[in-house]
Order: sequence, then structure tokens, then C-alpha cells
Amino acid sequence: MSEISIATSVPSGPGPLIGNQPDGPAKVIVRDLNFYYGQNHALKHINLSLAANRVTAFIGPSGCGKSTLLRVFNRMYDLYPGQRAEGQVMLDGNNILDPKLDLNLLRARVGMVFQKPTPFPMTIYENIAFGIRLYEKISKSEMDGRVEKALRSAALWNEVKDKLNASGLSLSGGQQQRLCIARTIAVRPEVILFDEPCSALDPISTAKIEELIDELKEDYTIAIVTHNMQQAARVSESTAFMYLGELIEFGPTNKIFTSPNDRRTQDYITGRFG
Ligand SMILES: Nc1ncnc2c1ncn2[C@@H]1O[C@H](COP(=O)(O)OP(=O)(O)OP(=O)(O)O)[C@@H](O)[C@H]1O
Repeated sequence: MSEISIATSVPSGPGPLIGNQPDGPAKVIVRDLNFYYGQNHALKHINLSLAANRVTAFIGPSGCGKSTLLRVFNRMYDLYPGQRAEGQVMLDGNNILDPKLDLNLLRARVGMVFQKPTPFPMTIYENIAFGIRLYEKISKSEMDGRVEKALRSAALWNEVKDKLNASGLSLSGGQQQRLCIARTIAVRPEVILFDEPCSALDPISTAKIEELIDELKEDYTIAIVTHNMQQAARVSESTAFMYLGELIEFGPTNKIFTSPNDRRTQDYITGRFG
């Protein structure tokens, strides 16, 4: 993870960087994506890619469409009538917008961690085991191993190994969020979506989650929505700046934060609006 100082002047240069800027092979490729809440055209002609085993950050002022885009990646919007997506979102070459797609399988491949920690009202052990059982039939000893592995991967094992039968709700907010990450990892996804995962957490818990994200990218492709510019700069390799439903600029995080091409990106990262 690196600290990046934020530019204060707009450099002259070519026009906005829009479209595919893959940082290594792409795991997900979005082509001309449009999204509608009824009549509200919330995402407009989005083109970008999520590089495999990298972290892509989504930034932009409130209401610009960041969460909407994240919810397209695992078709979360499908749960709500009147919401629809058009275009292509290719996951390893298959369009996840295909109406015939098995949504349970998609959501196992593309996991999501929400803003507010949302453990199930059950034991720490069951919080992890529950999701695994939805997809696999495994023995008790295998399950014990999977639960331990998920908790270790989420950097929570040492804190909970002696109280696996305590309620998930008895943990602190930061621990609950790591439990939710463990629960997501346990079903062996390929992509993990983080929607403002630290906004309800204190700085120490935030640092732990950021460290964890840095470690997780070894095994997963990660997308994160954040309002925290420093966090985007610390954890991501690529950054997408969105405004009013459009992707304004997309490129290497270092470039977006030090010499963006678009005045709106510059204004946002320097706190002039949003
Ligand atoms: N359920 C919904 N029904 C109708 N419009 C919605 C719904 N959810 C979001 N929108 C609209 O879609 C647009 C994008 O919202 P979205 O939540 O994706 O923005 P965001 O960038 O994630 O904002 P924030 O940073 O505040 O979370 C906004 O204009 C919002 O009002």
C-alpha cells in the first residue's frame, strides 16, 4: 500500500481517459452499461474493466451511481422490480446480464460486503457455515477446517477461536465487518465487492480492513466504493471517478490522484465539490 499526495493543479494533457485501462488481465469487462430505476437513467454508457487480482476503487459525489454499479456486478438489483440493466458485463467472458444466468451461482462467484456490518443473528461459527451449506455438502471436520480458514483469511481467527459459539452480534463493529468478510470468502468467490466497508468503523478497524483488502487481492478481484480519497489511494491500483451516472475518468490510481485529465476529477479529489 502506498501513500499518494493529491494534486492541486490540473496538468495539460490529452482528453479524458475513458474505457478499458486494464492493469493486467481483466476479470470483468463492462461494455456500454446503462442502468435504470424505472424512468431514472442512473448509469450512462459505462465502459471499464476490473483487472484480475487487483483492487479497483469507485469514487464520486453522493448519488453519482457508485453503489448502483457495484450492485450490477452481482445482479443484486434483480431482487427489485422496475430496475434494469442494459449492455454487457462480462465475467470471464460470460455476460452476467444474461437472463438465463443462475443467480445463486453468480452470487457465489461475486460476493459482497456492505457498508454496515450485517452478521446473521447466529453464532460466529454458523455465520460462516451457513453460506457454505447452501452450496456444498461437507462433513463436520471439513466444515470446521473451512470455518477456521475463512476466519484466518479475514484476520479474525485469533480473536474468536475460543468463542466460536458466541453470537456474531457480540463482536465489536470492526470484528463484525471482518466476520462478514470471512462469510463472503468462505463460499470461495472470485470477485469481492466492498460497498463503503469502513464507513461505520473506527480508524484502527479501518486500517485492519484496508490491510486485509491488500492481502485478499492475491486471491480475489476486488472492487471498492469509498468516500475516503486517502483510502482509495491507499488500497487500489485503478480508480474510476463517476459523476451524475457517467464514468468521467478511469485509470491507474496514481495518475487519477496526481494528474487527472478531467477538471471534474480534479475538483472532486481536491474537495472542491461533493
Ligand atoms: N432504489 C432506488 N430507486 C430509485 N432511484 C434510486 C434508487 N437507488 C438509487 N437511486 C438513484 O440512482 C442514482 C445513483 O445512486 P447510488 O446509490 O448508486 O449513488 P452513490 O454514488 O452510491 O451514492 P452514495 O455515495 O450517496 O452512496 C441516484 O440518483 C439515486 O437517487
